[in-house]
Amino acid sequence: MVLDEEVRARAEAWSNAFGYIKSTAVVCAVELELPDILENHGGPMSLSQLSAAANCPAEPLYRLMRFLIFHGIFKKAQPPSVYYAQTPLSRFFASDKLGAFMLLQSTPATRNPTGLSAEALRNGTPLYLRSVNGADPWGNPAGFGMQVFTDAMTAHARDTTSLIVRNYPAAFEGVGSVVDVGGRHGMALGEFVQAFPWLQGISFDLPEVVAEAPPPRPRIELVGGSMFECVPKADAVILMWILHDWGDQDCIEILKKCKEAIPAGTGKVMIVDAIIDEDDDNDEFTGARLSLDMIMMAVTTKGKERTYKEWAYLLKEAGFTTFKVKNIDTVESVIEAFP
Ligand SMILES: C[S@@+](CC[C@H](N)C(=O)[O-])C[C@H]1O[C@@H](n2cnc3c(N)ncnc32)[C@H](O)[C@@H]1O
Ligand SMILES: O=c1cc(-c2ccc(O)cc2)oc2c(O)c(O)ccc12
Repeated sequence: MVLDEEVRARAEAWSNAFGYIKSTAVVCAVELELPDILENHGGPMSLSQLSAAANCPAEPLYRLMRFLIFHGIFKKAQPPSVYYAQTPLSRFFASDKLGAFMLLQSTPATRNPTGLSAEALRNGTPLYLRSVNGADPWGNPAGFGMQVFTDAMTAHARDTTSLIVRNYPAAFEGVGSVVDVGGRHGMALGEFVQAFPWLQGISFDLPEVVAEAPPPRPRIELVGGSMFECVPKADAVILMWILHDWGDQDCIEILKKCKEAIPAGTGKVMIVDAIIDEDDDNDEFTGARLSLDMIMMAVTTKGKERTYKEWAYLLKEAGFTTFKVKNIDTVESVIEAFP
């Protein structure tokens, strides 16, 4: 190994050893609500202003911000005096964006999963939380409250639906009714019915999840049940971040139930999930998709992110004749499957 290469490799090794610190520090900033505070202030803030607003002493806050500025999360507004400002990146960590999803990543159940360990890789592992207390992880998560999971999924749904509305509105042309399977408290549908005023929606989720939901927005009905038994009928079915939680046989069962719910000639199933292409270095989201695959390995029994070929296999086995893919400039794509 030449010297330069060795220096680079040593620096990279240290970065890997400390890799978790960066996301831990971002979580700390989210918990202190720094992105929200700066956003609501409407401009750069001094250390003492930020310290007062976040109810955090200036000295540790200064060190945290120094670290986060180094990593491009926040920026200094007027160097060399200490004024802090948002960046496009820190805006994504506000509570109405991906901040809540960041908090889910910091829970011990997500951070310290039994599924991503040497023992689990050698021997297989049951779904993490089932192995902990027999609970259903999505309806009754252990180790963190249901609200943390719901908030994280709401943050995710808000971000992804806004991209579908912006980048693929044609998906809803000619669609009068839609059922969002695993729609949790109806956040995604809320955004869709607002964007497409002709749309009626059913948000369908486990009964215990629906029971906790606040009253739905107009033109949305919340229905409890299981997608393995029967899916409410509609012109189109949405499956957003559902199939990656499950193994192939379960996915085929779910897809068959969704196919039964739509009209044979005109209906469609819209899958909003990642498509893995590990050789595509030009796609900014390849790393995030592969990280999501690690999370699926960690917290589910057989869930995984899938390649195009793997999606094609599932859809064929479930009886769909054709499908098409739309890139929406995020981790997931929209895969539309037709009976
Ligand atoms: C990862 S979350 C996805 C939530 C939302 N679609 C999103 O994209 O943010 C998976 C959802 O599937 C729901 N779910 C799990 N098993 C289900 C079942 N058998 N029938 C209906 N929904 C189910 C969970 O309660 C949870 O809300
Ligand atoms: O990012 C996640 C995390 C989970 C998760 C974490 C810890 C648990 O004990 C259970 C679940 O689940 C997720 C999930 O089901 C999903 O579809 C996307 C992301 C995550």
